Amino acid sequence: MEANVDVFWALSSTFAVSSQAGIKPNEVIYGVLISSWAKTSPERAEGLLRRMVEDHLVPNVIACTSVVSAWARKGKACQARRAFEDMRQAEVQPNVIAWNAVLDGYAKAADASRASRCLQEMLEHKASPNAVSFTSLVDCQSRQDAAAAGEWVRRMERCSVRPSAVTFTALLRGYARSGQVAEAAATLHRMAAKGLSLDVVAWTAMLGACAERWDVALCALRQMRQLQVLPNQITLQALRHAGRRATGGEGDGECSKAGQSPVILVPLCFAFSLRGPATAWWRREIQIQPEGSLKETLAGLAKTHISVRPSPDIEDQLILLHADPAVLLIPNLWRREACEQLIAVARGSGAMRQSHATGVSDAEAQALRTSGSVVMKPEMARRFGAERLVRKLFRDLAVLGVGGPQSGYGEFPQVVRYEHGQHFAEHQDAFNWEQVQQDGYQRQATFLLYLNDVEKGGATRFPELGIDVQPRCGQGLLFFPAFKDGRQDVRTAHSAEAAVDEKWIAQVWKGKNAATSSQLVSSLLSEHMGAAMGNLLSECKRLAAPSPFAAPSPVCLASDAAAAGPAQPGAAKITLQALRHAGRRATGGEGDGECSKAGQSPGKQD
Ligand SMILES: O=C(O)CCC(=O)C(=O)O
Ligand SMILES: [Fe+2]
Repeated sequence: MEANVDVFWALSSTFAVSSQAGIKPNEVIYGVLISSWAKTSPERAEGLLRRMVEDHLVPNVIACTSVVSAWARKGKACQARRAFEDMRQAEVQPNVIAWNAVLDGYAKAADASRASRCLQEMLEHKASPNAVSFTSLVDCQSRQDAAAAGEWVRRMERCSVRPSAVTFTALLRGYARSGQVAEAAATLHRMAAKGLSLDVVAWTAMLGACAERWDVALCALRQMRQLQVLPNQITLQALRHAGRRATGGEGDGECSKAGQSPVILVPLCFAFSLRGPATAWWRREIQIQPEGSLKETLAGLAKTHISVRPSPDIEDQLILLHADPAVLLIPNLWRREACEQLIAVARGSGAMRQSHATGVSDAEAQALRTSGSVVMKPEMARRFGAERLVRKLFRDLAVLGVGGPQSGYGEFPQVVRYEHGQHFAEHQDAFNWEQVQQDGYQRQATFLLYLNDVEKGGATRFPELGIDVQPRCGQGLLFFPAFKDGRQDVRTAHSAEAAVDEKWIAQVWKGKNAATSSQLVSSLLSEHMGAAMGNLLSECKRLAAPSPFAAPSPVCLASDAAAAGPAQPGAAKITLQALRHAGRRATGGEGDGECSKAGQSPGKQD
């Protein structure tokens, strides 16, 4: 710092002396002096710039931009704009930093309409506005009109500029100012979905939106606690404010008179897991996307796709990214160490191969899906000591209640690695109808577990739904690629965007057909004998029971038809035979060869 000051004074003196002696300073000396003056005095910096032009020297973009920024920093938006126009007149092409400086000037002067126009101009001039440009506009706009700021965030995304946590937090503050709780909650969700960390600043902004909603504030606190985010002074202020409104008091005195001081409630919230009405509010207000609630979505899902009955603990944590079709996010499902272990197993297995893709030739697959994967079949899992981790993946499906509490397991899990540039182009996870008829099997649920944090690239994108999920270590994603009757739900088309940073996922498909049950039996027998026997029995009962659907649709799956009984007795018989067969094995009946045959689902393992 001292050295810089010395250089500055040395240069200033040289400048003064050489000017007096009639020696013209060159561009470099002008450049350094302009940039230095710009830090304290825009007037002097601009004076020097003019003098430079008078000396027939051409200022460069850095010198001009530092003058524009100098005015903007002082909140003198008009002067910044004028300096910017002078720059253009001098035929110096402004770069994005210069544009941002003008925009920042308007933002500092709280002139949202000029700031918006400026960004619009940037777009028109193809000046490539970046995250800084959009964020400073969103920040300024959100102080006056949070809805308009929200629109700019969407526009930002459409321009393929990724909003950062700062952008979203600015928007959150806007919703907080206007008391728009639901919008603030939806913004928090989008942040989580994009893998941005929800820090204390974001949560405090959320709490700021709860001035009229003490109940929601309490639930927010609970979520903070779950995510281990510690409140700070400002968080407590926001809470105190919400609490005062809640108790109808104006000041602290009133509040404590009402005996409900939020300051006391805060530690209480952290001490107890809040349930009851507050949680219900949280679910309604926070776990909700604008289109509908989690409960409604799950009820609808059971009718149209598959029954999903998460355990109460997990249900509290589910984030609904999209209601119809349902896309659910489960933050913090796995601990980092477990994710790292699974990566290490896959990496060390030496069994990673070019990933396959369903329904296309190998050559086509190579273009469609360029990642590498390893399918964790039981023997493979055993060989690499990954049985516990693979069981954990299956258990996640059970905890999430995919297919109902007693529905058994899915296909063999895969661990997938995307190296720089690798992708999985847009595709359906469900099979096309022809194949479903041929195999009698359809995928009903896709469960993805992100095994590492990915900063750049690699998002799971649902173009039809406008959703991008940025991988975060330990986060689960669940969606449902086929309708109950076996048709693909084409709205769930998705892609893995080209990776920039290395990306690792684990993935399990849960499907449905007669043979799936035998596959289920096989995995139960080989790996999960004890606890799984109960599942097996109820699976038998389920298959023997009449179909819950009075009129199966014409494209109904074999297993639905089988379950329907007399219509297709053969299919049901095969399934039950498979179960019986497996049961014999379980009780020490038959040999390995037969059993592993039963374990081969016609469902693909790729
Ligand atoms: O890697 C992803 O984000 C998506 C993977 C996927 O779509 C799949 O494996 O079917
Ligand atoms: Fe997929």
